[in-house]
Amino acid sequence: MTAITIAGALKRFGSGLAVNDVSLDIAEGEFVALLGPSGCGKTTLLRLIAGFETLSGGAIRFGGRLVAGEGTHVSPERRNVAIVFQSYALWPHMTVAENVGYALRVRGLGKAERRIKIGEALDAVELSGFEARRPADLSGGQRQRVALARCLAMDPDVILLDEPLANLDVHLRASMEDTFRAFHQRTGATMVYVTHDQAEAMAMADRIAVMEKGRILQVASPQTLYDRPASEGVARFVGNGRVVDCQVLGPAGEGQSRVRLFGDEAIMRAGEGAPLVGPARLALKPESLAIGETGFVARVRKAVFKGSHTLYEVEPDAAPGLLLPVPSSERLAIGEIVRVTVRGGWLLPASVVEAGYSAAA
Ligand SMILES: Nc1ncnc2c1ncn2[C@@H]1O[C@H](COP(=O)(O)OP(=O)(O)OP(=O)(O)O)[C@@H](O)[C@H]1O
Repeated sequence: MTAITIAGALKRFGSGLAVNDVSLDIAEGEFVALLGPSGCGKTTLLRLIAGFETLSGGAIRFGGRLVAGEGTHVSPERRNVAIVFQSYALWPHMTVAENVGYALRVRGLGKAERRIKIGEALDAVELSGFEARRPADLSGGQRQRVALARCLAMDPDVILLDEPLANLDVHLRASMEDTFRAFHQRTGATMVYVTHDQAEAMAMADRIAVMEKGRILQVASPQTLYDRPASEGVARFVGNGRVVDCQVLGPAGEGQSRVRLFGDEAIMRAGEGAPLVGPARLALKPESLAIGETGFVARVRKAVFKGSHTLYEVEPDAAPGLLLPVPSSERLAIGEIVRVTVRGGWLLPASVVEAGYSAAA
């Protein structure tokens, strides 16, 4: 277990910057997810932490020990990191026990000691009794759990996971999320988890670093990212959010403002730095909107049945062309005129537009 400190990390490929001035402090035993769209630089950042790539600038420390930057590059084998890939990378000709114990054998551990460590690791991922099976006789989820056990058996300081659930179906993903959470609680390992799936990141991570174009936009707990995004990019990326124009009319008590939105007035949550009066940007989640008796006037343009509810897209009369998602259990017709109540919209800070933002939760 070790803390990881990334200070001003840069990675250049030719003329492009895959990682652009990233600073991130990961505490000992913390589970941090790197979340962002394809090509935002999350895998490159993970590879820099592992030591598979060399830094073009900045520094990376493991618990105060410099491992990269300032003329130093400690090789991956000497960083004591374990990596779990989406492709499992198990040896097909070896049994589960041999796969888990392979690195221990290479390290020179005796048979008895190996057996104990293999047993403990398989127990941690609930695969006791599977020692003699071969990878071909396991499901995708079980194979991924063998890969986890293999990295656990090595007693790594840091566990890096690169989209480990990408190859699994939806049901397996959910149960593997439980496995990862339990694994983290049990081992207390420092874990860095790369994903483009926000539900996955939300379900597991202590904190999420949202990345875009090589930069970190915001680092915060899942709850904070969802409820109080620091920028438009995060507000849009997390939780199917929309960002719209509004007018702030004035304060309405602690942390709240009265706002004019689509010709109607409503109370919104306002964070530090949100405009106290005048034009502002408002972040809305589908859950912030409801069909009601009061609110702005809109027309139903689209309906998608979701089982427990229908997700409608409505077009405010005051903002032609804009479509907003509104969940409702009512049956509404396309073209119907409705009123939409807004609850819990979030006024974005005025100073932070898309410049990139980094802060602890
Ligand atoms: N070895 C390389 N040589 C040149 N360019 C690279 C290399 N590796 C990554 N890049 C570029 O760096 C940028 C970031 O890539 P990276 O793989 O880190 O993104 P990502 O967020 O992990 O995306 P994905 O989810 O698709 O894997 C991309 O523009 C990519 O094309």
